[in-house]
Amino acid sequence: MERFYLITGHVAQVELLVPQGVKLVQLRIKDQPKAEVTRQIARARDFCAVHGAQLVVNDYWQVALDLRCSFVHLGQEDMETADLAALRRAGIRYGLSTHDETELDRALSHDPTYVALGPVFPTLLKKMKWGPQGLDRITQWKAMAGTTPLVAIGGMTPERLPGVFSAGADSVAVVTDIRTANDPEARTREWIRTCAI
Ligand SMILES: Cc1ncc(COP(=O)(O)OP(=O)(O)O)c(N)n1
Ligand SMILES: Cc1ncsc1CCOP(=O)(O)O
Ligand SMILES: [Mg+2]
Repeated sequence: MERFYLITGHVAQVELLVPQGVKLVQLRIKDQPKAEVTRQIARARDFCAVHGAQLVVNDYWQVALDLRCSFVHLGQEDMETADLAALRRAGIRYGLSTHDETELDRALSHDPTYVALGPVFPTLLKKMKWGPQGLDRITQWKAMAGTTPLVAIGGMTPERLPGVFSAGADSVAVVTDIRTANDPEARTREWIRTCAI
């Protein structure tokens, strides 16, 4: 699995950052009307196809189905309503969020393309009911996930990558560190360089 997993909140960021060399990018749109969500996902799908990047659609699994996208990310609440069988029939891969052992067992029972563990470090992105999980938890998750790739998320920075990969993560997902960087393009290149080590 790609070691660098970029998460952006708008298709304009996909268009800015994918050309820096990003191969795995999630479009995580919140609080927008359905028509705008659909427009952005369609544009990101086409842009990623041209640039050889894998688009992951967050939350909007039905839109992903309708627009023939190939990968979605679902949280535990999203899984309540998502039709995983329909996604599988359509050949759409899915990654699933996990925060505790019960969620991990549940996620693995759906044979996901990856499981994500977070927040590993404190995150500023959103209020969460789970505190920081820490690096040992990555090692524990890796052992329990078996051959299913593990994505670590939450408070990630380039400086933290060596420890996170050493602990057992296959991939690291990031939102805030790149979104708030003075120069998001340069920061993205730094992430790509560091993930390659
Ligand atoms: C790679 C990755 N991991 C976790 C999440 C979080 O998903 P979810 O719990 O559904 O929360 P929202 O992102 O929808 O607020 C993710 N999006 N991507
Ligand atoms: C959505 C989400 N799920 C677990 S941690 C997290 C936020 C991660 O983002 P950031 O890189 O901004 O801390
Ligand atoms: Mg979600």
